[in-house]
Amino acid sequence: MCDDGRVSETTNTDLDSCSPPPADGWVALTPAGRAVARAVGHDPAGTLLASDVDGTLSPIVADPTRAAVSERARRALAGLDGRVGTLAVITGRPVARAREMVDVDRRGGLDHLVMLGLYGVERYDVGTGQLQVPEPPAVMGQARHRLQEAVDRAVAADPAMAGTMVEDKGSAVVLHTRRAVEHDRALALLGPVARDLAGELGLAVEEGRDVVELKAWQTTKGDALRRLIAERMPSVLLMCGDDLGDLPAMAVVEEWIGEGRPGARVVSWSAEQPRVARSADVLCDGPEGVAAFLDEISGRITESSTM
Ligand SMILES: O=P(O)(O)OC[C@H]1O[C@H](O[C@H]2O[C@H](CO)[C@@H](O)[C@H](O)[C@H]2O)[C@H](O)[C@@H](O)[C@@H]1O
Repeated sequence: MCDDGRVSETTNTDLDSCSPPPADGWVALTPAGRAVARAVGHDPAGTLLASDVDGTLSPIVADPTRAAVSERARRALAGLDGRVGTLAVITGRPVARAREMVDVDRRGGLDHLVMLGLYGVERYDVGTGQLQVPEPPAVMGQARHRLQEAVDRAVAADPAMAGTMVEDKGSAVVLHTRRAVEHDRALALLGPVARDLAGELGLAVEEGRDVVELKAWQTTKGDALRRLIAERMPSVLLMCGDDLGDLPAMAVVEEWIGEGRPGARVVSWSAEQPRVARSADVLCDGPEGVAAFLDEISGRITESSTM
């Protein structure tokens, strides 16, 4: 594991020489990461804990329609619900899909969860049932149609592209290459096509694990997290994530820690995104490791309340 002496207060620049986190576990890499569980224990009501969904609470699978938050991660989230001041998910998924993935409607236990979808464009408060979902702009129909045409053409010309798909999220459309026969080649060929289309139609681009997303709005997870901070005024701040789309929110936490406040960037480790792991205060072994870390936080709250 990383030597404490080799990490700075907020940035672990030497991660490449470190081992991945322990199987199904987690490791604190920075002073901020090492101090955060105790800080939550001291002030659970002042804690804002936000998490991404895909790759962080939900294991990565080839078909995005089949992804779901793991049983263990859901239990760990529920263990924090109503015990930390703010529990939130901030996801690239639309809230309608995130509600299914986290299973908030059929099962109880997440009654205080705030769900920010499409990188903060959509919002659903489980407690109040309040839902904010803006209408997709008309241009998204054109984006979906043009991207699908490009995928169909590529598949017809090259069987190695077969399996590439377009995910329709209303205010965003996504080029998905994970299921392609040769997914790296599919991303290399169709990624630039998707980016050019975004430029032509005035859409924002979000890059991710085997995906290129075209979004109607520029809003990032950093914007979403800043808004939630302004609303809830926390004293302790944690963001869990695994992908490039989580980096703007991680930057908000880095700034927070840089101002001397308690917090942590909790990264769900994946060899697919080493750049994200480099910003970790706490590095977890995928969604199982994140769940283990959330359990640790819960345990600290219990410990503090019985002292
Ligand atoms: O913000 P997130 O909750 O992490 O959502 C980001 C993207 O997640 C989904 O794609 C990712 O998960 C898929 C299912 O495991 C996987 O097949 C894909 O390769 C991953 O990138 C989702 O499909 C995208 O729309 C989201 O943007």
